[in-house]
Amino acid sequence: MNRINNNTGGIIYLDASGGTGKTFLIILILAEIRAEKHIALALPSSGIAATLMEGGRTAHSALQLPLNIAEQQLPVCKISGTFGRGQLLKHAKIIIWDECTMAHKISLEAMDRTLQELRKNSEIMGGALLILSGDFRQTLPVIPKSTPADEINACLKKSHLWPKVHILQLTKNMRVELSKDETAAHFAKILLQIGEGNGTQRSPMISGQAARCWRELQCDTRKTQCRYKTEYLYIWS
Ligand SMILES: Nc1ncnc2c1ncn2[C@@H]1O[C@H](COP(=O)(O)OP(=O)(O)OP(=O)(O)O)[C@@H](O)[C@H]1O
Repeated sequence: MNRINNNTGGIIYLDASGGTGKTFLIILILAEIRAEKHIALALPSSGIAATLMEGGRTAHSALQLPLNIAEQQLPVCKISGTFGRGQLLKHAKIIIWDECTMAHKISLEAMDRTLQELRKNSEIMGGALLILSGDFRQTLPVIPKSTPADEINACLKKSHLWPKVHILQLTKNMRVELSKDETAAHFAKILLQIGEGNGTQRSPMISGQAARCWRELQCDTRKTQCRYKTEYLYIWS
């Protein structure tokens, strides 16, 4: 919240596994900023996630991202600064992109270029604060007829913007904590194991694929984590 109040722009990635309270926290942040009559935009990757947030619109719709974005050299969002959408992006205090792990890295780069142009500011994201949230153990970008390597290459972590991202973590599974249900705890544990590639014997295929993707993506995370180690905020631990 300090960063929001001080108008410090940049990108924050809220790294949190399923059930740790990403959506809960995003809804709180949106409400807090809107209560002060500022503009807070919620742009999740999927329509389902958009229905969970007040005023949520999918990132593709709100940013008018080209459908064939991966085939373009330097794509930008098809938004003019003079009309509604452009004005919103220009004056937004904060932009939140939930389920960001599904997004192609080129979408983030297109958003960066567009915001710099709209806000007439050459800083990252045109000086706006972007909060990415998601879990790389969940869905990665869908690339038609691709190999695991293509998917990893399309991930946000492979973007040239990623080294500038400040990572925060949520670690306590609130869904399990609140339900006090042992089967929910067991299910959450198995999900984490599969996501991290230490899958169960019942799902060797899933765990094999996940293991490759997770190991590859972890290498990048560790580098970034070292950089920001002292700034880490373990909110729930
Ligand atoms: N700080 C909190 N206090 C009370 N309840 C919380 C808190 N954080 C999360 N919850 C509750 O825990 C449950 C899971 O939270 P939420 O749906 O936000 O998690 P998530 O990280 O978005 O999960 P997923 O990745 O599966 O979508 C929800 O019922 C939510 O209301």
